[in-house]
Amino acid sequence: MSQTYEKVALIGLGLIASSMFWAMKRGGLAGEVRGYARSGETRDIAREIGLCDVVCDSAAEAVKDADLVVLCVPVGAMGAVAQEIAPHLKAGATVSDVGSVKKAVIDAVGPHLPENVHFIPAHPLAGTEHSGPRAGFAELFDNRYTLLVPADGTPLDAVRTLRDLWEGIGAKVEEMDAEHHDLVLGVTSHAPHLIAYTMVGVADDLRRVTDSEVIKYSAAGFRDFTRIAASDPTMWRDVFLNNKDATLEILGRFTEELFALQRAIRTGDGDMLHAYFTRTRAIRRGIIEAGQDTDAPDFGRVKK
Ligand SMILES: NC(=O)c1ccc[n+]([C@@H]2O[C@H](COP(=O)([O-])OP(=O)(O)OC[C@H]3O[C@@H](n4cnc5c(N)ncnc54)[C@H](O)[C@@H]3O)[C@@H](O)[C@H]2O)c1
Ligand SMILES: O=C(O)C(=O)C[C@]1(C(=O)O)C=C[C@@H](O)C=C1
Repeated sequence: MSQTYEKVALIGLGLIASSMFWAMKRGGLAGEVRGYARSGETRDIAREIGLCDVVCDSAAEAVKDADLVVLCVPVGAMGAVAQEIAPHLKAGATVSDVGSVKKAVIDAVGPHLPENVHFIPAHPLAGTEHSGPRAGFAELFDNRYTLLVPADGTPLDAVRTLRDLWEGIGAKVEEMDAEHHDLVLGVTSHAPHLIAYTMVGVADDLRRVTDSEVIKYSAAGFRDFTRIAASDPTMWRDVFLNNKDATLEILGRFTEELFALQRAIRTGDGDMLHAYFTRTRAIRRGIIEAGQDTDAPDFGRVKK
């Protein structure tokens, strides 16, 4: 692997930025990485654990001279951060982001950026329920997809270099348009998170009735829900507020299916339940056969 950018700036030093930093260092992919976080406490932790070559006290200082700037803040903060850094960007730089939603981020960030930079949105499909500067680890993106969402007319060499960086970080890279991205991720990530939040909320509501047994005897299925439901509330609030159309569409369909299953249980329609579960089992088996099972070991571990 070789260096892709001379100078990189990471804005927002949480799980994703810190994982990118450790992975860039592992692969020797960037000359110097500067980081900026809004809170002084996060910057102090970053300095303490050696997260970034230079930790800056302003976003302007971090991005000036950077060949690549990556916005690693919650989706709802992207526009304001773009506005803040815009006057300080180097001509010819690439600006990217790692937000879980793409269309709203493009609409929020794009208008602030000068014409002499290239904006190439991105989304690594990897994460954990942990957040903050200590949560990252170099292996997070290994063998996971990162989706790039370049606008028509973005210079191919700028897209190529960003693709090289993500491949060097360990990811498999594909391109997708923003609307399609938001629908696909609505199904595979956003709605499942909402369902997990709901299920854990329901269990919590029942806590008094079940005398905390849901926690004591939590079986694997419920434990997976609690892991997902422990994810960062700010991040997920922003995801739902910024991917409204797709998530509402999917939740509408989900509710219809749920009602159908509810009815089958009530009326004792075992054939319907069996047929349904046979279909869903085949989907899981298809994922495994395609080598896309994403159960990676140690994803929940916290660094240091
Ligand atoms: N966690 C995941 O599983 C995951 C996966 C892929 C993409 N993402 C996306 O990556 C982005 C970052 O997520 P994360 O998990 O690293 O979050 P995180 O909470 O670990 O880190 C976010 C960082 O941004 C900082 N921040 C918040 N508002 C800011 C602002 N206005 N200016 C500067 N810094 C600010 C926070 O202090 C924090 O350090 C989000 O947009 C999220 O949607 C997350
Ligand atoms: O593994 C997890 O903890 C995640 O939820 C990661 C996950 C996902 O849904 O797969 C969450 C949000 C992202 O934007 C990308 C990845």
